[in-house]
Amino acid sequence: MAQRIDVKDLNIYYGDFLAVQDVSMTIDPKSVTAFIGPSGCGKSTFLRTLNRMHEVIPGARVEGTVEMEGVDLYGDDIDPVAVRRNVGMVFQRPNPFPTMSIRDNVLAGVKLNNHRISRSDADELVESSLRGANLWNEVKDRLERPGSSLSGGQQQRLCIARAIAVRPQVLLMDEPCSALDPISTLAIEDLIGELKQDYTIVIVTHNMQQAARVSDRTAFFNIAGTGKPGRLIEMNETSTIFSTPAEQATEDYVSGRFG
Ligand SMILES: Nc1ncnc2c1ncn2[C@@H]1O[C@H](COP(=O)(O)OP(=O)(O)OP(=O)(O)O)[C@@H](O)[C@H]1O
Repeated sequence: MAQRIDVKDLNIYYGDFLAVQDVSMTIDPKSVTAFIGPSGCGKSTFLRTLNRMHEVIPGARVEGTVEMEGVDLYGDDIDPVAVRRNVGMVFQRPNPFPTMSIRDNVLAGVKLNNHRISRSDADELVESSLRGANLWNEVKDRLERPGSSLSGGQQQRLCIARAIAVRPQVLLMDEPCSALDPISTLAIEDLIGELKQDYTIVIVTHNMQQAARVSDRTAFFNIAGTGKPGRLIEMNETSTIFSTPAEQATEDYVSGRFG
């Protein structure tokens, strides 16, 4: 199910503003890739180009290519909605539909895609998605309760269940633990470790320990100053980035000497 992503010479704009310049990288299938770097260097912006969410902002556009298994996501004949189905996203703040039941939250993406499914298929999908998100045991007896009845960490796992219910190939996570307590954070980190057996996962995190714990490869982005574009400084095995990075700026950032 997982897919390899090849980004080539990507420039990312908001109107005339070049927010991220000249990124090329390869993201391996069935692995976890972490994006780290100081605020404003374009991690989230770059992440959103991987499922064409960037362009929903008026004036936002890209130059260059993002290939998934060799197919350019920005090709003329590519439907952005299909791309977003294939490349799921989990956001910083858990955002289940609050009044919708837990069950319907899991099925929300599937229903949005106009897939008609039988009651028994839906039951199976709800169970497998909630199991996949390590939430089933906690909610199996209250599937009709609203999404808002869950704790923050449970809500985030519900959002992950909703994302995987549409059977994407890639999961993008934009600081998925930043609104969670340490125990819920560990639960999500464990889950990420399990999900990578099936999915290609890309995670933006401000938490260096988290990047070190969950990712196989790490990409460090940096920015030369306000108004300047963010750039990819280096990308390598996570252990290398945290022990013997090639660039001084990376060393300064990961050792906390930044700025
Ligand atoms: N909707 C937008 N319109 C215009 N500029 C934007 C928009 N979103 C982000 N930017 C700009 O793009 C640049 C990169 O922002 P982005 O949020 O991607 O950085 P980031 O590395 O994810 O930051 P943080 O770690 O603080 O979340 C910044 O200069 C930001 O001000």
